[in-house]
Amino acid sequence: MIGLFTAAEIRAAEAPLLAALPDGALMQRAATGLATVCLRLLGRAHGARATLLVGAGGNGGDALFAGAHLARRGVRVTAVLLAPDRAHAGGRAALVRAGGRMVDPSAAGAHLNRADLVLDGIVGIGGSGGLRPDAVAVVDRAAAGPALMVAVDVPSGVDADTGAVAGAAFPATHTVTFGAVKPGLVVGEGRAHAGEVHLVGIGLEEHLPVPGAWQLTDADAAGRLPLPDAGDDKYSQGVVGVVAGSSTYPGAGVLCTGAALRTRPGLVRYAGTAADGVRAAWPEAIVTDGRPSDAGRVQAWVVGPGMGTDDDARTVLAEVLATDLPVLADADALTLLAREPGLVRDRRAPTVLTPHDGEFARFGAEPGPDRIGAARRLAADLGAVVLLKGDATVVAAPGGTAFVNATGTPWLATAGTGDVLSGIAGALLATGLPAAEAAAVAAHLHGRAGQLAAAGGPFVAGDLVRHLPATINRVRGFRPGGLPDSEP
Ligand SMILES: NC(=O)C1=CN([C@@H]2O[C@H](COP(=O)(O)OP(=O)(O)OC[C@H]3O[C@@H](n4cnc5c(N)ncnc54)[C@H](O)[C@@H]3O)[C@@H](O)[C@H]2O)[C@@H](O)CC1
Ligand SMILES: Nc1ncnc2c1ncn2[C@@H]1O[C@H](COP(=O)(O)OP(=O)(O)O)[C@@H](O)[C@H]1O
Ligand SMILES: [K+]
Repeated sequence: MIGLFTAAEIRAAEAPLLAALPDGALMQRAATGLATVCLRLLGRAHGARATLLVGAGGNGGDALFAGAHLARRGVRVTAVLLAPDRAHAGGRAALVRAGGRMVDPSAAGAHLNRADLVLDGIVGIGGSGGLRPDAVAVVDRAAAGPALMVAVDVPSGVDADTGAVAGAAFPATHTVTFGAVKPGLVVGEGRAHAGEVHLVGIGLEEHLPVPGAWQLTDADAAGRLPLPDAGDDKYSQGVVGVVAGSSTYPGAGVLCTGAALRTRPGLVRYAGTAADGVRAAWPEAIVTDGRPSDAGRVQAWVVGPGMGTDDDARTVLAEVLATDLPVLADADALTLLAREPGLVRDRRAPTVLTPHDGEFARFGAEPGPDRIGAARRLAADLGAVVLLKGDATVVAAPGGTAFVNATGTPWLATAGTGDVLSGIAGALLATGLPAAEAAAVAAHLHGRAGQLAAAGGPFVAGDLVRHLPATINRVRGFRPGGLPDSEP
């Protein structure tokens, strides 16, 4: 798993190293790694042009020292000093020694128009709030030019802990981050601003605490998927019960049942008023048009997609929640639970709630820009795992542990894909995985299935179900590592 660390955790981990190492050694490690990634991205040194945007703190120091490395390799480097009297003195001297130049923001335009690479060293983990107006003008100019946009540690203007952007932030195509991945690079608005994330080690590893948030890799997901063995029968790795769809909306029942079957094809039982549609689509499922209690024994329930919000739906939901089994509640079940949250709070067995933003807001507050924080608050309030859907889906457990999903594609924004996610997660819950892990692995597989399906062009939710077996195979075979690379 890839740990996600807050700025405070990183600063605390840096402290013993800063005390033990010679002055500036940590910054040299960061700058050397940064320059290495920049050269790789540029693909050449001689003839290339780099413009550094340099702020007042250590982040600008990184950019200046990296710029000196690039200049020594033959890159034409110009630093734009946004706070000329406070820019890192050692970094400025190093850049000048290496043959780089320094200019005022008023002269930045001509350089930014011709740059192959722009390095954002305006502000790092010491930042607060969005870009200041003087920086906005320079960053807009850079973004309008042809350069690769590379953020140093964190795109300036992005909150490293939450991914919130208050105002404007540097739109990076790549972010070279030091010591550990920050949550703000992979969630919320920060995710889109960070582009591809490159992690450069600076020796913090042994000083970092156990993180409160994680990203799963393919290997992590694969390790949590059970393989049937010789001793198994159709019951032994978890039977899923599905209550979804209705006579008016059979599709949700069909998609959810199909996704559960395609994830863990032991046995799926369906109970509900879309029984005819489900039976026709999935002869493998055991189907009743009666109540959940008529369905037979299961190890986990999925309840909610397309089932309606009338009195009958409420009765069925309460019946499922009254069991001592893990329950995943989605869609219409969330609408009902927002009215009666006691139904979840009173449970002892695990519950997973899978809201999109609109469903989340029905519980009392919009998710807002801090999506991990929002999911954690609702999870703690209800005593349930909350999976908050989005381009980076967040899973939070009531105790605070969180996962940020690393897979997916905007092509998933199509009707019915949420029903598929519910089916996948239900199948994983039935295998006995801890609820937060089941939700996180489900989001990972769902996103990978979307990526695989999108390779063939636009797809619909049913295509996602069809891609699940190949997705599971691919996840098992993929090399570990959700992030593209890691510099020594
Ligand atoms: N401590 C260390 O030795 C190391 C620090 N490193 C780098 O140093 C950074 C942290 O350095 P600092 O603590 O000096 O902090 P920063 O360089 O992140 O920012 C601090 C400065 O930026 C100003 N500022 C805050 N918000 C701003 C905004 N929105 N717009 C413009 N200016 C803003 C502050 O007034 C302050 O002067 C890291 O992100 C990393 O890039 C790395 O070199 C690794 C080692
Ligand atoms: N822009 C996006 N990028 C990546 N994934 C997305 C995006 N928009 C939506 N998704 C994913 O698509 C799914 C949509 O689920 P949901 O809103 O419940 O749809 P439905 O109710 O139609 O099934 C979620 O898993 C969500 O994370
Ligand atoms: K930065």
